Amino acid sequence: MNHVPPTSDAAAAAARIDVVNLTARYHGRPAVADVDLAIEPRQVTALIGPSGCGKSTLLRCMNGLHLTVPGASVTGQVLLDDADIYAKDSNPVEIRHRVGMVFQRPAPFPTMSVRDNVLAGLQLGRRLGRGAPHDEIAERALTKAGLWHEVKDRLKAPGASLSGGQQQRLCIARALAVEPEVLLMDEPCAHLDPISTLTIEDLIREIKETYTVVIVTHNMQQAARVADTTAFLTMSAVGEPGRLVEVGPTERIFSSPRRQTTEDYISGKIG
Ligand SMILES: Nc1ncnc2c1ncn2[C@@H]1O[C@H](COP(=O)(O)OP(=O)(O)OP(=O)(O)O)[C@@H](O)[C@H]1O
Repeated sequence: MNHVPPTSDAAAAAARIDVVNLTARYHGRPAVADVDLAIEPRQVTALIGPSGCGKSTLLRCMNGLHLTVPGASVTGQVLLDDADIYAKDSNPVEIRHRVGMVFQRPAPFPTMSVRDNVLAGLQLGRRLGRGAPHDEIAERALTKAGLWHEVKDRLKAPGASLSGGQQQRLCIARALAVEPEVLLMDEPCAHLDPISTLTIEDLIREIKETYTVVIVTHNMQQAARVADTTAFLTMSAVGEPGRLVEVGPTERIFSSPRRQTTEDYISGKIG
């Protein structure tokens, strides 16, 4: 068991997300439509479905990142603990602090040190005052990401000197250093070897004790291993928007799906 330094006073509680009648578009064309989905706190929710059904778009809608894409728009609501992140008075920077994100390709700043990579999100958000306990914050985030013991003697080494799996855990540490309430993960193991993948999956199971986690994955075994709840999306034809077909406890979705399209997808007949 890792020694986790005590959390700071600012440590946040896991939040819930309610996606309500959400349609996300690129240049007016819906990529994912009419989605209603409840994301429960301290659970892992997996988004699965064939390529192009809008999983990543839906994920990016959950912290407003979708609107940073040129030509993108959204209708409907994403309620973060009951407050709509798309309301006029909502603060996008604050939302992205509360709802962090980890991407497919581990992307630490290559020449920046391991330690400074962890602190980068805080520095960008100007949340790190001069008096802040930088080393303690870095240690706490690296410990939560299961990386502290591997890097504690290499904190000044460049981020690029770590292995791919370590770099992805460094990115998770960077996301956790901001003390988010929700962590969105877009195929976080897509470019990792099987051992690094299992390490990240162990980590996901640990962090869900504190955070709300949403993961996009193409790997159904991975969804079955880590997710409490699984949501299946698909589109009726290429070019049509993705829609939510079925959501439920992961075991039920995989053992007795209620919709034929879900069964066809998980049995490999489509997708
Ligand atoms: N930046 C963009 N500009 C225009 N269209 C986009 C953009 N990103 C995604 N799309 C379109 O939106 C639809 C959904 O894409 P998205 O990447 O969300 O699907 P996905 O299910 O995550 O796919 P994959 O599993 O292949 O990653 C697709 O038709 C895609 O072409």
